[in-house]
Amino acid sequence: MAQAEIPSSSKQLYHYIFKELDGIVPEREIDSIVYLILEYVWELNRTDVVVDKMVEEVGLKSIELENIIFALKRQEPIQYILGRTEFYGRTFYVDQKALIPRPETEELVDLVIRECVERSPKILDIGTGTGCIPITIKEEILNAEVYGLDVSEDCILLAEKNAVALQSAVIFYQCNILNSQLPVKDLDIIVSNPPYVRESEKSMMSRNVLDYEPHLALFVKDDDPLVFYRSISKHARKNLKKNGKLYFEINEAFGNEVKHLMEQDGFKDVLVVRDMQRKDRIVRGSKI
Ligand SMILES: C[S@@+](CC[C@H](N)C(=O)[O-])C[C@H]1O[C@@H](n2cnc3c(N)ncnc32)[C@H](O)[C@@H]1O
Repeated sequence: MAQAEIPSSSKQLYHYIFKELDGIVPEREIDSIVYLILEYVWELNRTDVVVDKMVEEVGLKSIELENIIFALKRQEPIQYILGRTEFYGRTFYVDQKALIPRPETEELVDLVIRECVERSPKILDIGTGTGCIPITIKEEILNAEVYGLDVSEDCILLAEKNAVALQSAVIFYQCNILNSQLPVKDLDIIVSNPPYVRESEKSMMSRNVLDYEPHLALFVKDDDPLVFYRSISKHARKNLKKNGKLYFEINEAFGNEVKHLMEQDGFKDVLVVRDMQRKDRIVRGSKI
């Protein structure tokens, strides 16, 4: 990519990058990825492009643009390349040690926020990754006391970095949920998006997920796909207050199984909720 090729009109720059990405990223994502790049490299937004703002010193940033396009060609997710992503209206740091937060998880968080009626609720997120769930809840629910835990030390460091950047007073613990007690008790709400993709589903997944996202965050064994749900449901039964709520994000194939498991563990009003794609995605219930 020769420097002279890069135009300094933002409209032409948009079309230039669009063309470079054609055939590299899925067609429906090109527009949003071009804008993420324009924002990151030249701080240009959609309005700047509409009014065709001129870009100064465009050539100086050409190496940066070249590196981004090169990484996209290797199928690296744009969020890891830029080191950040948006979740529920806030910007979070991301890196390859943690799962990239998904829109389905925004729906999970939104349900927790909408249904929360307690004053000063005490809330724990299990398998926190970037910390996107507890930090968002802390910022959206007045006076909430919020905790997050993860088995991965790298995730805890990243979540703490996000909490500092967003000035959010969430406390994080490193803990293996499958063999430890919960570090906090008497909770009003437990929320979790645990690993839930079966190993056998790998063949249906794209390279940018398989090659770059942490398998620790994604996969469970085919012979025990609900291992995290069983364990977390038991912890929840023990550590939630009466009428406290448990919220799970789930594999769309296991809505009824997770509902049944929670009912057997003594949860009432257990509900399977569909996501915007009309797939079973959330199960929630209250402790009797
Ligand atoms: C699907 S990711 C969810 C990340 C984040 N909460 C989100 O929604 O974007 C699952 C998380 O569970 C963590 N995890 C995996 N095994 C765990 C275990 N045994 N105990 C605690 N956390 C675990 C992973 O490190 C990962 O961050």
